[in-house]
Amino acid sequence: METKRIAAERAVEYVGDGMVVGLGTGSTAYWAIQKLGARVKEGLRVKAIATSIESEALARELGIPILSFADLAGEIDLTIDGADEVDADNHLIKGGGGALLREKIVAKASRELIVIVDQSKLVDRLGDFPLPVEIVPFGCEMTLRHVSELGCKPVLRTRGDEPFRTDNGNYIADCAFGAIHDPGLLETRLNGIPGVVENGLFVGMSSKVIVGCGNGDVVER
Ligand SMILES: O=C[C@H](O)[C@H](O)[C@H](O)COP(=O)(O)O
Repeated sequence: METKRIAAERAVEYVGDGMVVGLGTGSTAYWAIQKLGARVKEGLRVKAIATSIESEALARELGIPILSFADLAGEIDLTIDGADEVDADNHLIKGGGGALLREKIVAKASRELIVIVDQSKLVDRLGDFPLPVEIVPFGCEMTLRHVSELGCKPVLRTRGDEPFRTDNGNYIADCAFGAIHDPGLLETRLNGIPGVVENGLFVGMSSKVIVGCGNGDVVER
């Protein structure tokens, strides 16, 4: 927890007065939202766009003003978000919490994406973490078959006895591809399948990765 927290708090130092900030989702982004809330209480003026219902609720609780895309003129200045894996080129797997679609929309709308992780998320090559793929419920059996033809055995994520539903009402297929040699190509191929809404590969989107280490150091790259 402490390693996630120190990475998150370093990232919030990059937030300046008057910025529009994208708020990530997950246990690391949680600490960034907490820190941002504390800075808002001290007088920092920001507006935020959240990547999940959960993060938006937390931000509102902490008094962070929330903006909708309809009110956004131009770009989000900076988004701070976690990741499930980060490779040597700062490409990412995201979506362990199922928020990947909104996270990618927000990241794409941002001038900068700062990714916050602990050391356990760093890998040489993406793919040990099963890749989350958001799919629409209609025809999902067929969509899963087409996804499997790209070289994995997709597993439909469940919550209790029911399929897990994203904030957008869709399903998540967790796809263990093993080592992913060309993340950009896989990202494009997956998104070319009808029924796939988005996948958790974030290729070339991170501006900076901040890593919280066990000894209390924070590394930026
Ligand atoms: O859908 C969830 C997000 O992509 C998270 O940012 C990612 O799963 C990392 O989460 P955590 O910081 O809890 O490890």
